[in-house]
Formats: sequence, C-alpha cells, structure tokens
Amino acid sequence: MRQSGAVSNSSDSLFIKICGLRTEEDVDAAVEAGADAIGFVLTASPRRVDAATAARLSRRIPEHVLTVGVFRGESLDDVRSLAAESGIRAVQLHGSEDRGYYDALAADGRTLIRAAAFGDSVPRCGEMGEDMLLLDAPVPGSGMAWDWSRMPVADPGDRWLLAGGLTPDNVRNAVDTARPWGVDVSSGVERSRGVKDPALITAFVKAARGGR
Ligand SMILES: O=C(O)c1ccccc1N[C@@H]1O[C@H](COP(=O)(O)O)[C@@H](O)[C@H]1O
Repeated sequence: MRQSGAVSNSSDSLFIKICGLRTEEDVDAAVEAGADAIGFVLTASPRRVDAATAARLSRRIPEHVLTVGVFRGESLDDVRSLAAESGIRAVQLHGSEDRGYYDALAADGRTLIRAAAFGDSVPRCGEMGEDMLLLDAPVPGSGMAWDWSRMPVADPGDRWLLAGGLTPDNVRNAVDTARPWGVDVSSGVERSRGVKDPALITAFVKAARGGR
C-alpha cells in the first residue's frame, strides 16, 4: 500500500469506514468511536458535500484515520482537482474507470478503493492496482443488502470491504458470515436519508468489533 494512504488498523482488527459524513458532530462521533476511515461523497448524492466542506471537516480528523472521497463517473481531471482541493487521501471509485485512470491517481499518491457490485463474477483486489476492493449492492448508498452468505465461495483477495445495507444490528452477523477485511456503512447509521445519527455511528463501530 502506498505510504501516503497507509491504513492504521492492526492485522487482527476489522477496518471500519463510515461514509457520507457532512457535519462536525458526525465526524467527531466517527473518530471517537474508533473508525479507521471517514468518507465524503463528492459525487451526486443526497450525501454530497463540496470540496471546501470536505476540506474543513478533514481538518478535524487525526492522521491515523483515512479520509476518503467517493466518486462515480467523474472525469480523471475532476477527481484529481476535487481530491486536491478537499485534501482527501484516498479515492473510492464506483464507475467503470480503466487501468490508466487508476494508475494516474496512484501516481498522485492516493490510496485507491475500487467499488464493485457483488455478482456472478467477483473481482479480485489489486487487479486495477487498487489497495482495497469494496463489494457492494447493485445501487451504492441505497441501504440495500446482498447475499453475504455467498462470499465464502468467492476469492476477492485479502483487502476487501463489505458494504451495502449494513446496520448496527446486522454487521456482526455479516462479518461472521462473509469474513471481510473491513466494512463500510452509510444508510445504516442515518436517522433519515442523508442525515447521520451519532449514536448509530457509535453503535455500529461497537457492534462491528464484537461489542468490545
Ligand atoms: O452514499 C451515496 O449516496 C453514494 C453515492 C455514490 C456512490 C456511492 C455511495 N455510497 C456508498 O455506498 C456504500 C454502501 O452504502 P449503504 O450503507 O448501503 O448506504 C458505501 O460504500 C458508500 O460509500
């Protein structure tokens, strides 16, 4: 993994990303709960923030927590300028970007997260030069779950994140079933669409780590 995006969790600890944060209160709750990564949606979404907001919120986030910008279908130039303006260290790509696109962002020193919908053919982490593979439902950010019980037969590589429809109530079972390297949540820690609930963020991190 590139040094600029070094990830902090120890090998026996689940990597936890909380995504779609828009306020100071939510960012503070995620940091205090022990999240490993915080995502800012910089693409069309009810959770979208502009780059200046992501930059302001990022200043509250300690170095050991990875800041991630979420993109879907933007041009390489747009991702580069939004990433530079917001100061995020990692990019999460939900589009159909080619290898050259990934290589260019890697050359900028960004940690790369490739998002893909779980389906009949499961990609393998690293195929596009990415540092992490995120396996999600067909509609990202929808809060829809998929059949995690199919994961043990797939081979996504070591650094894969489970996403899609996770909540404080189901995350532990999902982790026990699918055995991911990490998890990512957005809808499941919201009180209404696009509005996070700090208590749910805290509960999610605690439940994901087995109540510890
Ligand atoms: O959250 C969004 O609106 C979004 C928009 C575009 C691309 C990705 C988005 N979110 C990602 O969706 C997954 C899981 O979300 P959920 O927990 O099911 O709501 C997560 O990776 C978000 O980063």
